[in-house]
Amino acid sequence: MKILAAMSGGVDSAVAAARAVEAGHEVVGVHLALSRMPGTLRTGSRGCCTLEDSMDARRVCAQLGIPFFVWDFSERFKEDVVDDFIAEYEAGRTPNPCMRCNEKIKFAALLERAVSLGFDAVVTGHYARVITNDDGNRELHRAADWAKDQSYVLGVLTHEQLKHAWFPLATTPSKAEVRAEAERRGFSVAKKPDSYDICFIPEGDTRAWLGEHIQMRPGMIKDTSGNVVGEHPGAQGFTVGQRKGLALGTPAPDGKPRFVLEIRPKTNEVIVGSRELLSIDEIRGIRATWAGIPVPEAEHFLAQEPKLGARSETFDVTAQVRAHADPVRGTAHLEWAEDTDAETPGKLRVETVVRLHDGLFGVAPGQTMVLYQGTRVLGQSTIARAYSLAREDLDDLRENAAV
Ligand SMILES: Nc1ncnc2c1ncn2[C@@H]1O[C@H](COP(=O)(O)OP(=O)(O)OP(=O)(O)O)[C@@H](O)[C@H]1O
Repeated sequence: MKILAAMSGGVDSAVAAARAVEAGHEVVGVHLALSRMPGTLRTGSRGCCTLEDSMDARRVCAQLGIPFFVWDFSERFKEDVVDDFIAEYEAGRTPNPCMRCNEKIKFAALLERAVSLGFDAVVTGHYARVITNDDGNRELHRAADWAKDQSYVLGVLTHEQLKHAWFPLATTPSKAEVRAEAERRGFSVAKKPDSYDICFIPEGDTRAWLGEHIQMRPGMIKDTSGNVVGEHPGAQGFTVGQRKGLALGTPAPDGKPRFVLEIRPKTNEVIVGSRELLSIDEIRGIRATWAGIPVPEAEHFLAQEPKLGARSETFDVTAQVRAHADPVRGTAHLEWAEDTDAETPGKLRVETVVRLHDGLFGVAPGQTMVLYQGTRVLGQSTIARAYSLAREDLDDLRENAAV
């Protein structure tokens, strides 16, 4: 096969590319230049956008004896990942830029170009398994090493994309083995540290970075009864569930610590309350994508005419709401609901509704909910709302808090 190896300059993609070469494929290495200012990013450190990374990738390809190219995707990365990240925070949500990058850059822009150039598959150093089931369909599964498993950030991949994705590290028992293999192969990147969470944020200080990119305005911090309990330098710098950095002068009347419950960009307010008020047991996701063939319950439902309130049969899932969060068990269904983001009233959208068996704390709108059955990824959706059915009056309290 003709394989394009996506080379970050890190140890994982180096070993993944080496395995593709060893398996006898015709491999070409490509490093994506994602930053418009590569020289300014984490020099001497580790991201996926530095000049140093591109040099490391080049060296590995030279050692493997394969061609190497740098493709400049910085414009698309800025538009599809960085600008979206800023817009989501501006709207008071908490996005996952790595998923967005997988969706728009690595398995869209890169994959499309690779396929149009005649490549059969793109190889990356992600830890996740793609298997072909008995019906000949592709399925995405968790990696053998659950500690390194990256199936969550790949939850955005569609069946078509999975047909062209190859993750050679899928079955490697541990990252330590990958490093040992890199050492044996003589790769200079064998001991290179793992990448940071968000490659375009130097030093990893998201709040400071947002402060430079969003016009922050000071505003009020309120409790759920609408009382002003403090001031903030800009609502968009906060995340639901956050406790640190609130700088509330006086303690709460009940003496309990207060957490961010909600961010209201329109009124520039941050609503705070006790930890119990962060507990949720139902999540509604929008803009779902399905990794492969969806469950029969979803497939049957999606084939029917849209009707407000119509629901699919339920199906058992485990839901994961953050890259490093534990998956939690629940029951899911799809539902036609009013699209509250639409400009024209009455527009409908499909929502993925998950009722959790044990509940969760501090789930923010904008986060991605990936649904699994066992080790298999079913698909993902963006969290629009997360709430407690057992505490239905909370929404009313929050509404009143703005008055
Ligand atoms: N700038 C880039 N150019 C090409 N491919 C990339 C780039 N950044 C990431 N990738 C691909 O996506 C995979 C996962 O990226 P991630 O940022 O999660 O790095 P990682 O798990 O630390 O892997 P690595 O050790 O290869 O950097 C990489 O293994 C690589 O195949």
